[in-house]
Amino acid sequence: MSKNEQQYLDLAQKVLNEGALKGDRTGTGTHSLFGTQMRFDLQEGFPLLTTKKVYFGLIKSELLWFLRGDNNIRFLLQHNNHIWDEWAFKNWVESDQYTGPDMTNFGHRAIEDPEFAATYKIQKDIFVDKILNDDDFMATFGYVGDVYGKLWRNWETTSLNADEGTIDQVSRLVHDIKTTPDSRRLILTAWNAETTPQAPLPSCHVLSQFYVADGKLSVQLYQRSGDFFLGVPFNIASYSLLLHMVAAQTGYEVGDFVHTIGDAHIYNNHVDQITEQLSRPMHQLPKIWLNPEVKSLFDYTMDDIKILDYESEPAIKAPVAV
Ligand SMILES: Nc1nc(=O)c2c([nH]1)NC[C@@H]1CN(c3ccc(C(=O)N[C@@H](CCC(=O)O)C(=O)O)cc3)CN21
Ligand SMILES: O=c1ccn([C@H]2C[C@H](O)[C@@H](COP(=O)(O)O)O2)c(=O)[nH]1
Repeated sequence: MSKNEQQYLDLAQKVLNEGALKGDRTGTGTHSLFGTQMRFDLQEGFPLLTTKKVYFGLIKSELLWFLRGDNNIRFLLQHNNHIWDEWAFKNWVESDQYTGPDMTNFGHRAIEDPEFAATYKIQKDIFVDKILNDDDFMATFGYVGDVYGKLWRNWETTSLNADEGTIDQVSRLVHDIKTTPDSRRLILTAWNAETTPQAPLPSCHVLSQFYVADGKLSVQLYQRSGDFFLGVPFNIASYSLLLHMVAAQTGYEVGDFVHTIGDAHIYNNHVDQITEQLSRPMHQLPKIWLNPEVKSLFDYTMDDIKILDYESEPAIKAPVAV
């Protein structure tokens, strides 16, 4: 039995039992708890959940996308990763250039109305095709704003570092971990008070802090909002992978991933799915392999990262709240 996975299941049960019934931006409704924490000891195994299948390829390509400093979904689409489509799609259908059928409130309508779902799918496919093949269209509508990748690698500045024009927080972080491992300032922030609130979806994993002790590197994430069934399993695996990669590049063993969530919620239309998940047996956690030949955090490709011995229960489908 995995202590790491048990923490996720216990907290899911607690959100269901004790969570407040709370409305939310998407109009779906949630069970919500405020201020939760899980601690994953990465020496125990890689915390990719086994009580449902979690698609590690999507997690890898999303993290490589962040590390490129990219905030345009074309890279994700090139890797057949569609988890950010809806938020870029909004850029297009809410713009003057969109002349197709009305897409107001497409997230809900696609769940509730099969006829609309078919119309939506056609428009979504057109959108994906144009992002992949039309450079101007991609530059205008493919972005997801001042979030993650952009802020991690290319934080725009006016007065500070005027020569550079941008700040590369990730390179600084790796440098600081190597040169001042005892530092209490090993921070990566993805919230720019000026620009992030205008993004199609303002960053959810807002701030992380790295920490070195006893030859091990740990990280704590503050996530302001956590979709416990769909998003959180991705976030756990993503930060655990980031920690493995940064540890490999700075010469440390991996320690703990501490996951603090502000509003931890289960959407009303995920209750059956998570209840099903809670009834399932666990498998042993998998292991992660990183290509030891890679000499920079920014040089990893999809093939340099592999999950080994991943056995899981089958996937469980659920609609994403837009
Ligand atoms: N409501 C909501 N929840 C999220 O978790 C979330 C957002 N919105 N918006 C931005 C990103 C996108 N993320 C997502 C979006 C979708 C899935 C999802 O549907 N996962 C499915 C597999 C999807 C597939 O195969 O393409 C899963 O079963 O895990 C996961 C994370 C995390 N974020
Ligand atoms: O990495 C992520 C990104 C998003 N989410 C979830 C959390 C919420 O359910 C929505 C965002 O909606 P807000 O109204 O902006 O909080 O997306 C996640 O869990 N993980």
